[in-house]
Amino acid sequence: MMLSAFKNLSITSRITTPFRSLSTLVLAEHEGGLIKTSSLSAVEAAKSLGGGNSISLLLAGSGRSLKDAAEHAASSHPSVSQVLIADSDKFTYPLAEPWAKLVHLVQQSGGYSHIIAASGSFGKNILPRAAALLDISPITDVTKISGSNLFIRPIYAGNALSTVRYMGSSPCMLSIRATSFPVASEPADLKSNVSSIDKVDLSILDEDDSVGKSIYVKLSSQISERPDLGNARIVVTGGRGVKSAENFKMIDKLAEKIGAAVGATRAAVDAGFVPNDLQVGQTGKIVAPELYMAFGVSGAIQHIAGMRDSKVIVAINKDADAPIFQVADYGLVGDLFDVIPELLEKLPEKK
Ligand SMILES: Cc1cc2nc3c(=O)[nH]c(=O)nc-3n(C[C@H](O)[C@H](O)[C@H](O)COP(=O)(O)OP(=O)(O)OC[C@H]3O[C@@H](n4cnc5c(N)ncnc54)[C@H](O)[C@@H]3O)c2cc1C
Repeated sequence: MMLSAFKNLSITSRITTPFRSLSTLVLAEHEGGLIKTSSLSAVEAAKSLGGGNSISLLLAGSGRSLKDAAEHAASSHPSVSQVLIADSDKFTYPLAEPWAKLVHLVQQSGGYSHIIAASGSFGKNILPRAAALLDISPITDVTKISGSNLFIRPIYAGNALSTVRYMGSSPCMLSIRATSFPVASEPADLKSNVSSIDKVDLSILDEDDSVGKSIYVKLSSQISERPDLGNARIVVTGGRGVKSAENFKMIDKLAEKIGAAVGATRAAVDAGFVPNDLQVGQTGKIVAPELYMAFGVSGAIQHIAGMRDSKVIVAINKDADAPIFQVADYGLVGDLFDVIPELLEKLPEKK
């Protein structure tokens, strides 16, 4: 769809009722002109709120990447009925202040019953501020949706699950764990028609001087050809037992060989073996790959909280009593400095 086909729509005039039965606004993150998989997981979550849910994706940004992302969004998932775009220099970077005002503006005019974002740094940054503006209390880290106001979320670092019934006023705002709402297959292939792309009328925001009190400084990210840690099918994690940044190269090599993403414990990050964007756990990334391999990881609850939903967990630790073995499907009591070289030698080269 060409951008010229976008309708310049004033949302305020489009919707008169403050609340529709079931309608969801998904806050979507995009990069390089593509909607992130975690935002498509948020659409999956919206879908499970119930039948008849009309799902709108809200994108913000500016320039070519927003246009490309909007086109991608329009055909990204069969359940998306509308793509809303906020095109302004204010949204060149995903800062919480303008985004929260945008969510407030779109909600006021759209009267959505639910607002959903994935529980990554994007959603965690925006939702609390938007919730405060809307005077509601968000429900965070939802892993299961049992009804339009009934949600399951982990508590005590994932050691218990709590069922929460939302009794507050609308909208019901949720952050969801992307790993709990996997995107079925290639959603783009499933969608034959494209959704409408409508522009948000930002004239009110343009007059708002309070937008823009924070400034974007820089993005530091690792450029890597490896799969993204949050979505990888295989994750190879090293803990403090790896002992040094130099030794961590073995973990890198193994990951390279089997096409895996690299993860780390907080102890390994704090010791400076790897950067903190590799941290898995309660205060790091939540992962649920098909295979999770942990080397020299003790299995502290804060670490387990980030990987316990992995389909198959393999642990290698020289301490037979290490708690990681309690969650492992396969455990090997051994020295990682013997096991990894052996694996590197015996595993076939990646095709
Ligand atoms: C509020 C809070 C939040 C936290 N968030 C996180 C989080 O998000 N993620 C996280 O990971 N942690 C988190 N932590 C820290 C967590 O409590 C643990 O300290 C950390 O996970 C331990 O990391 P580790 O397993 O690498 O190190 P250790 O607990 O020191 O374990 C190292 C393991 O390596 C084994 N080992 C040593 N040498 C070898 C060898 N040669 N071969 C094989 N095995 C060997 C040892 O037997 C040991 O079991 C958090 C803590 C707090 C208080």
